Amino acid sequence: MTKNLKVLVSSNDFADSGIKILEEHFTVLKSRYFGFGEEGLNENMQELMNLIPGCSALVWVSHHQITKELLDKAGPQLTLVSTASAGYNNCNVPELKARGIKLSNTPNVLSAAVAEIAVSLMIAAARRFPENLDQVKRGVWDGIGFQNVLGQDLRGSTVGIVGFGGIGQATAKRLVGFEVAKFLYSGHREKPEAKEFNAEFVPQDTLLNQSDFILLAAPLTDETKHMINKTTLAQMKNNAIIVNVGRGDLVNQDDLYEALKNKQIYAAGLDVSTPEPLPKDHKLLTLPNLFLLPHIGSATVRTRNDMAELAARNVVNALYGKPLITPVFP
Ligand SMILES: O=C(O)C(=O)CO
Repeated sequence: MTKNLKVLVSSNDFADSGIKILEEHFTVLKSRYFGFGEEGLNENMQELMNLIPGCSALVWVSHHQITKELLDKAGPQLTLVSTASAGYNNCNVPELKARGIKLSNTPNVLSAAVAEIAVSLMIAAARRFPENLDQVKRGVWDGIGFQNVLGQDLRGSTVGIVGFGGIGQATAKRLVGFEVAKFLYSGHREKPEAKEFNAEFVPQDTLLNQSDFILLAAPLTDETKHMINKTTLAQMKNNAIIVNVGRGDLVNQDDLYEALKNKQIYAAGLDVSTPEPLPKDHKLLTLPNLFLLPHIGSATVRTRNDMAELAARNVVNALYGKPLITPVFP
């Protein structure tokens, strides 16, 4: 019915499977892909400003902020922002709400892929991958020594999960096979799913001072911003390993740098940072006990296809007046 309705996809590196669903119903406009450097994002925003007038839905495939100016340019027919991500901290929720624009995201379909990265980061940080890789590059294999470059075990450890939602639970499920001794979790409320893992609901302070591994899988909100800071780092054990698969701003990076440098905590494994990309001369990258990945949590072929299809189906539903499949707010 609706080829006359226009849908804007914020970057043309969106998966074809999602585009195909959209093109069956609507006229699809795509911004070119300009990369994720600051310059690229500015160019992307310029192009989006030109393309968005008259569009009924915006598929957000980008990590930058949806601005008030972009929404102003769109016009009053903009019904939905469908973000192809679980996190929606960059979607300008107050402006969308004020304008009565719906928001959907893509939770659940990415939990397994992000959990795999969470486990990878735990192992990479605990088994000192940066130092060991450096040895390989230098041709100096001290790790062969019986007592050299020893790491820490997941086996027998206490894992504290901040944010026991889909990603937190998918990670716990995978960690069971690593013979973790105990799971703790914190958050707003107890979760019935925790029973499966004998996971104990505890205040955040308890989680921080008892855990060997601390997994951050919480959304970024005003409440969680910089929840890892000088004060909370001081509550952690000296052998604590922080893993962040949420958003860079959950962590105060200056405070993390100090804690890692002074060996107040053992190591960190991060899939996210502030900013992204982290400049290659950033002080965090000088630390041997920090392992950073370039925000690849959900970056598998299958998961990105699933995310694209779900994001597209949310658009179809919204523009046909049906309930959103995964609404943030309807
Ligand atoms: O879905 C999200 O929020 C992500 O960060 C994907 O990697």
